[in-house]
Amino acid sequence: MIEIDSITKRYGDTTVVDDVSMSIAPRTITVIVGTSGSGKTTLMRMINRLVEPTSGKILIDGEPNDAIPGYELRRRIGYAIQGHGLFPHRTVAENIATVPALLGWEKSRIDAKVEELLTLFQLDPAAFGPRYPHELSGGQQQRVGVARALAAEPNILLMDEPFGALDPVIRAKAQDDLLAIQKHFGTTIVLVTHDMEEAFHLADKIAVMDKGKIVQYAAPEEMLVNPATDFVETLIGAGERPFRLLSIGTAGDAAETGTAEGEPLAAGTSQREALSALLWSGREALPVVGADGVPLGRITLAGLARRAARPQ
Ligand SMILES: Nc1ncnc2c1ncn2[C@@H]1O[C@H](COP(=O)(O)OP(=O)(O)OP(=O)(O)O)[C@@H](O)[C@H]1O
Repeated sequence: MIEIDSITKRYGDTTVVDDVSMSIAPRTITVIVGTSGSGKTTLMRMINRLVEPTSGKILIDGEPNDAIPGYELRRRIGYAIQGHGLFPHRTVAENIATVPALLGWEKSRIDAKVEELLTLFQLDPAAFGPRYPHELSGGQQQRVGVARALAAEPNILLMDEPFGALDPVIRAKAQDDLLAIQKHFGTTIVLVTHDMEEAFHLADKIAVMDKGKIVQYAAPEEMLVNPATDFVETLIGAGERPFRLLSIGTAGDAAETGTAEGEPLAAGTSQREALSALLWSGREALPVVGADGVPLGRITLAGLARRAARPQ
């Protein structure tokens, strides 16, 4: 649980975060969006005290974060940024081992953790562990950056535009990896992005910032149906609303009983992607399969049209 209580940050006469209060539930993904310079990064960095607030306080599981020693904050809160910030002269394994090594973990425990994370991120430990960051693609570096942030088993992960530099295909894969990992570890994630599609796909709750204030903090569906201000409505994009609604749910959630012909869709595919696949295939329905290839039913154009309509 992260409780942000009347937090303010001023630089000289400029207030960049203005009396923000919000409570972030454990094991959820909160996405912070807003205009450039609205204070998103500053707000997030006050959680792990990379930025000291001017006033207000932040509690981590009930404990004020300024009462938690620095090494303990690093263990409990992972941090991943755009461009991954990998150390260029350290191997992938050494990069991932950074915080566990600082914390004085036994070598065998560190090695086991590095191997577990590389495997989880679908990077063969024997092949990738000894490589240097420049020997990896951008998408692979990004995965190592997130693996490094998770190495000390933090229960909170802060992510600042972690997928910003990735092409759309790798980005979609990285987002799905993140959802899987969040489920696996039960991590509480706070993520800053400029990409509204990403926000709707990942978020349990979205916080919209404007000029240092949170103008709305709500579940994605709630924000679509009841945007708090014109600014929020513009940010969501009125013409995108049905598609945003479909971005929230998965094909598995929308699967109906029955069978269909055609290329099966994985259950984790977003309903928006499923709509796209249906339209492109020219079919009324496509099969949906679970992770193990087991048939779960079918997804239909009519079913998705119902789901894309304004909730009553
Ligand atoms: N160390 C600093 N000294 C002075 N001003 C700063 C400092 N750090 C940030 N600011 C200012 O605070 C404001 C908020 O910055 P912040 O990086 O939090 O915004 P943001 O919403 O994350 O922006 P972006 O989306 O462009 O990354 C900006 O106007 C920025 O110039």
